[in-house]
Order: sequence, then structure tokens, then C-alpha cells
Amino acid sequence: MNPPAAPPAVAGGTPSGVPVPAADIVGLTKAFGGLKAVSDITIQVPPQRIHGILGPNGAGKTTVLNMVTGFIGPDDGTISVFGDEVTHLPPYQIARRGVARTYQNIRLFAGMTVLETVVAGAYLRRSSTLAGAILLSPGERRERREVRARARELLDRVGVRADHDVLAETLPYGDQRRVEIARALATEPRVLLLDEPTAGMNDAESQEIGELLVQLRDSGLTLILVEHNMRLVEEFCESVSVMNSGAMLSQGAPRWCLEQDDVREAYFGKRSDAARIATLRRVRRGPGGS
Ligand SMILES: Nc1ncnc2c1ncn2[C@@H]1O[C@H](COP(=O)(O)OP(=O)(O)OP(=O)(O)O)[C@@H](O)[C@H]1O
Repeated sequence: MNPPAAPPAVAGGTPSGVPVPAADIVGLTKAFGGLKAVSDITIQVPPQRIHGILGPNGAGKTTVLNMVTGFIGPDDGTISVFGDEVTHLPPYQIARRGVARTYQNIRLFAGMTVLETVVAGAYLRRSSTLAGAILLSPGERRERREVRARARELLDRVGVRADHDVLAETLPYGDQRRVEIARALATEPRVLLLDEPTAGMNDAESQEIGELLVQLRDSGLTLILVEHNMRLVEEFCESVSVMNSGAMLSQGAPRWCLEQDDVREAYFGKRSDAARIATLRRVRRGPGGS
């Protein structure tokens, strides 16, 4: 039997002299009771890369994002962002170091307009003091104007065409996802984590999100996305990590990873299982059954 082919090199690797990784996840491990949700996961993402985290349901992908953003503390392992270790820091401190995210189940603030939602994201970076805010000083007023103008710019950039003054929760699903991305961008991240950004979108909308990811990457961002849409992954991700049952199955270029036997098996089951199921079906139907 031939040995498996080596994974093709992905651009922007990390030997000496290359830039510090945007995200450096080493040996990350998390158990919930007796269940090892994430087991010894190591992922290194160079700056300005679109990296996908793939795997069947329950593989541990969202748990990895939750640990990178500080929502869940790991049992073991370390996480560094541009060389700065963030393991066990609270979420707001990790956000201040330039990590933002969107959620698998959209989490918009109830009762806020589209514009207010994005303005809320910008508060992480605002410089005004409490006294300035209460007294509505000229500096405060100027900053508020700037923040609102920037929020409008971000909404245009992510392709929200709806009126910015309607309640965000009343928008169609695809636009709600875009508003969430704009809110994350308002925190001025260097690394943006997206949990299933195209869930519930049709092909054309998914393609637009893919193109937006490329624009964001080209403007300097590093993007890490959990995604089930393989077409999007193959077209837009430059590298992927494939997980299954908490463990790492494969890492490298998307097409290469998706062709590996253990990755195909994790998604589609073993060929021998498929043959067994077909036989069982035939047996159940009995002779002459169709
Ligand atoms: N807070 C929690 N408490 C207990 N178990 C959890 C918790 N969060 C996740 N799990 C379990 O950990 C495992 C990994 O879950 P996770 O959500 O990370 O998977 P996933 O790969 O993101 O799946 P999906 O694609 O379905 O979203 C699952 O078995 C899940 O039920």
C-alpha cells in the first residue's frame, strides 16, 4: 500500500523569520463531565489567512471558538493571539486584544436598531470618559458622530441594504447575519471568528459572504470560520482543520483534507458500513422487494 501523500504546503507558514501566527492554539483540551469535547487540538493560523474549522456535528468546533474567545476556560493547552497569550483571560480582555466573533445562533440585542447594534460593538474601543458622556462634551459629541458614521460604513461594507433604523431582529435572516458581522467588525478586530456564517443562506447569499471574507482578508484581517458549506470552504478557505469527536483528523489545503479517507469516513461513514446497510435493507424488503 502506498503511504498517504504529504499535505501540500500552505502559503505563509511559520518557520523562523516568518510572521508570528495570528492565532496559535496548542494542545487545547476540554471535557464536559465524562465527554472529551476537545482533545489536544493544535491549530496555527498565519496572519491574513481564511482558515476553516470543519467536522461533523458534535466534533468540538464551536467549543474551540468558545475557548479562543474566553467564553469557556480550557482544561489544558494554550491560546496566543499575535504572540500574546490569552488563555484563561475573560472575554472582554480577549476582545480588547483584537478577537471578535459571530455566533452559530444569531445573537442580536433585542430592541436595538440595526445602527445601534453596530454602534454597541464600537464601545469596546471608545475613548470617552464617563464624565464626558454624562455632560455630552464636544469631544463626546464628535466621537458619537464618528462612531455612527463608521457603523453606517460597516453596514454598507457587509452588504446590509435594509434601513439602518429598523429593529435588527426584524430583518431577514441573511441580513441579521451581516449585521452581526458588522457589529464584530466595529470592535476593530485583528482576528474574526465566524461560527457558520452562511447557515440558512441560499447559494447566492453564501457566495456574497465568501466574497466579503476575501475583502476582509485583503484589508488585513485573519478569519477563522466554522462552516458546513463545503463549496464555500473549497472556494474561499486557504487552509482547514478537520475535527471529529474532539480530535484533529487532518489539516492543510481544503481539497486535500476533504479527500483523506478518515475525513470522508467521518462525514459519510465507512464504505463497509454503507455496504452492510444496503444488504440489511435488501434483507428487510425480502425477495422480490424493490
Ligand atoms: N456547555 C456544554 N456542556 C456540556 N456539553 C457540551 C457543552 N458544549 C458542548 N458540549 C458537547 O460537546 C460536544 C462538542 O460540541 P460542539 O458544539 O463544540 O460541536 P460542534 O462541532 O460545534 O457541533 P455542531 O456542528 O453541531 O455545531 C458535543 O457533544 C456537545 O454536546
